[in-house]
Amino acid sequence: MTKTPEEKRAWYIGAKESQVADVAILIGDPGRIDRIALHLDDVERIPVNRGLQTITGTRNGCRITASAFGMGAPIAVVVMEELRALGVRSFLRIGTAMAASGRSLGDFVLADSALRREGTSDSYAPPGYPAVSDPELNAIILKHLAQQERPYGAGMFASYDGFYSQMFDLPSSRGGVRDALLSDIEKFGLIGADMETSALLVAGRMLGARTSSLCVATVDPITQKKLDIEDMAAAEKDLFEIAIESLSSSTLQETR
Ligand SMILES: O=P(O)(O)O[C@H]1O[C@H](CO)[C@@H](O)[C@H]1O
Ligand SMILES: O=c1cc[nH]c(=O)[nH]1
Repeated sequence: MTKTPEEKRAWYIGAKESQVADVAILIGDPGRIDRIALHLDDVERIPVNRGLQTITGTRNGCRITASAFGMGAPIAVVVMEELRALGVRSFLRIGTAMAASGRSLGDFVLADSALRREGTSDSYAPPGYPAVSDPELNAIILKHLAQQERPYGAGMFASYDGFYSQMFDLPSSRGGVRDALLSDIEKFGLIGADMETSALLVAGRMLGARTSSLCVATVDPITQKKLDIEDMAAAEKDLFEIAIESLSSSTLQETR
């Protein structure tokens, strides 16, 4: 008797092609998966592997996948690669970022581009290759941002590998580790800084997928003041809604 071949599962995220949508939300913190699941209907959960968790649910009949990668560019693009190989065509990273250039804690910051200060994007494209968001995806996100009340801005991000060595000083010693970040903010008018956006924009484009990144401003890079937990919880709910509403847009779903 011949066996029916089993549908292939992605190596690390463990999902099969039939278990993912055309559009995916890429999340850092795995704790956000259970919380975004509350904003979706008919949620299917793929078992957690290496801390990586993927779910697929629906909003108004449109399927949407959400995957958590943890922290940092190398693992973020592993998750993107596997989802892309399973057929995902549009990616939106959502999460938190340092934000400058007139943005306040709790604001939304949308990347239109990003300075490549991480190393992962070098494995996809040479240094002169730009990290830019998909303009059509950003136009959809901007339309939804304009219809809600939270302040927002769009502009250039920068992404760094070293959280404590490049972005966030420990309170005591090691003065000066953030000099490059502070100089980048001043010189290039950065709107946001995180650890993954530039790598995802480059990898996404090289893989033929629409990609963008929308974050909540949670840390002031100059004072290192942080958004408090209650305000973050409210901002996170708004972020989930913008992401889900944007990715269920007919323009993106029509790419099927
Ligand atoms: O809130 P998330 O999406 O995890 O993003 C940010 O938080 C982590 C560091 O604080 C990094 O992953 C950074 O990019
Ligand atoms: O300080 C911060 C806050 C969010 N994301 C980062 O990468 N750094």
